Amino acid sequence: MISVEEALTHVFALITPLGTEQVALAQASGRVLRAPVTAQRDQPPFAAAAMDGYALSAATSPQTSYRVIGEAAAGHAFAGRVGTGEAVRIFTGAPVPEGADCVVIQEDVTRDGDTITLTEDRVAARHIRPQGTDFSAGDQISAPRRLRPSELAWLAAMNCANAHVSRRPDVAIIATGDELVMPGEDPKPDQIIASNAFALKAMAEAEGARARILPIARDNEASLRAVLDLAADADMIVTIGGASVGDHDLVGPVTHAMGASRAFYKVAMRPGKPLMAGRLEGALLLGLPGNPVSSIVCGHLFMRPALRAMQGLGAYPMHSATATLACDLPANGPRTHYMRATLGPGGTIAPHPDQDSALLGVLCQADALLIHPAGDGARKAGEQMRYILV
Ligand SMILES: Nc1nc2c(c(=O)[nH]1)N[C@H]1C(S)=C(S)[C@@H](COP(=O)(O)OP(=O)(O)OC[C@H]3O[C@@H](n4cnc5c(N)ncnc54)[C@H](O)[C@@H]3O)O[C@H]1N2
Ligand code: MOO
Repeated sequence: MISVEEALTHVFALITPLGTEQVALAQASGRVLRAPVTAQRDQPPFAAAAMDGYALSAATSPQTSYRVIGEAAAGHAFAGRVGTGEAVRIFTGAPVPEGADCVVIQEDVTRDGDTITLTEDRVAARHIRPQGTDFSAGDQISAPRRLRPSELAWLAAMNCANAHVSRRPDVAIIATGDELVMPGEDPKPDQIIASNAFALKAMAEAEGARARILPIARDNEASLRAVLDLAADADMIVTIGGASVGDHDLVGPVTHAMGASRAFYKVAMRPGKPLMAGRLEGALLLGLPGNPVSSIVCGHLFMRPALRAMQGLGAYPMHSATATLACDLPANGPRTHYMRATLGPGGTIAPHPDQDSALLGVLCQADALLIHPAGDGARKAGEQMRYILV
C-alpha cells in the first residue's frame, strides 16, 4: 500500500494537459483559461462620475453657488469645459467634463433654475473614478485560471469576446456489479440501486468535465470489456466496484488483459483502500472501490485533482484547512482516515460516530472530511486538525 500523497503523484504523472479551444465568453463559464488575456483599453476609459450630482471645480472656484451650463450622462459626454463658477449636471458613469475636479452629490445641493447652491460647507469627497483605476490597456489576466462569474465580467470589461480555454475532459463512468440496477428500475430482492455514478458524474461536471454514465457492466469479462469499449474515446475512465480481492472483482484483471498499464493498486486510506490507477489506451483509468462513500471520497481526493490537472490547472491535492477538534479521537491505524465530519460554530469539527463506508446518509450530513493521518496517535478535543470541504 502506498500513501495518498504518493498515489496522487502517480496519478498526476499519468496526465498530460488536454488541448485548448476558443469559446465565446457566454459559453466560458467554469472553463479553465489557458492563455493570458490582455486588456484592450483602460477601465474606466475616462475619469468617471461615481455619483449623481454636479461636476464643478472646488479648487479653482470654492464658492457656494454655481451656474449649471449643461449635462453629462452615461454614454453622453458633455463636450465643453467647466469654468469658474460653473457646474455640469452629471450622472453616475458619465465622463467628468474637463475643468471639473469633483462631483457634488445632488443631496448636498439645492437647485433653482440654472443655479445650484451647496448646502454643505466643504466638498468632502471627489466622487470621481480616475481613468484606468480598475485596469489599464495592456494589463493582463494571467492563465491558467478557472473562469468564475467574476472573471467572465472581467474579461468582458477588457473587451475580450472569446476565451482560449482548455478542452473539457471527457469522463466515462462505469458501475460494475451483478447486484446493480439503475434508479427507476425494478430491483430483485438481492439487488441494489446503482448510486455512485450519479455523485461522480456531478462531481466531474462541477470540475468542468463532460461526463457520461455508461451501461452497468456485469460481473463477467465479456460484459466489462463491452462497456469499456464504449469508453474508448474518453480522456478519463472511472470504474466503480469490482476493485477488491473477491472472485467477482474483475476490473484489475480485465483492464490488464485489455492492455492497461497500472501505476498503483491499494492506497493507505480509509475509505478507499482498493483504489487503482493506470492508463487504458488514451485514457486515465481510475478504478474506484464500490462502497458508496469510498467511491465518492476517492472522487474528491483523486478524480477532482486529476480533472484540474487535465485542464492545465497544475498538480495539486484538494485544498485543506484546519479546525478545532470537537471531541477526543482514538489513535488511528495504518491508513489515513478521511472521517465524515461536520463543521460547527467557532471553527470546530466533529466526526460522525458511524464511519461505515456504506452510509450515504452520514456522508450527506457531513460538510467536511476530517483527516486523521496514518499512524497518528490519539487526539484530544481542542487540538487543531486538517480537513477538506466536501
Ligand atoms: N477480503 C477482503 N474483502 C474486502 C476488502 C479487503 O481488503 N479484503 N476490502 C474492502 C474494502 S475496504 C472495500 S472499499 C470493498 C471494495 O470492494 P469493491 O471495489 O470490489 O466493491 P464491490 O465489492 O463491487 O462493492 C462493494 C459494495 O458497494 C456496493 N456498490 C458497488 N457498486 C455500487 C454502485 N455503483 N452504487 C452503489 N453501491 C455500489 C456493492 O453492492 C457492495 O455492497 O471491498 C471490501 N472487501
Ligand atoms: O476502504 Mo473501503 O473503501 O473502507 O470501504
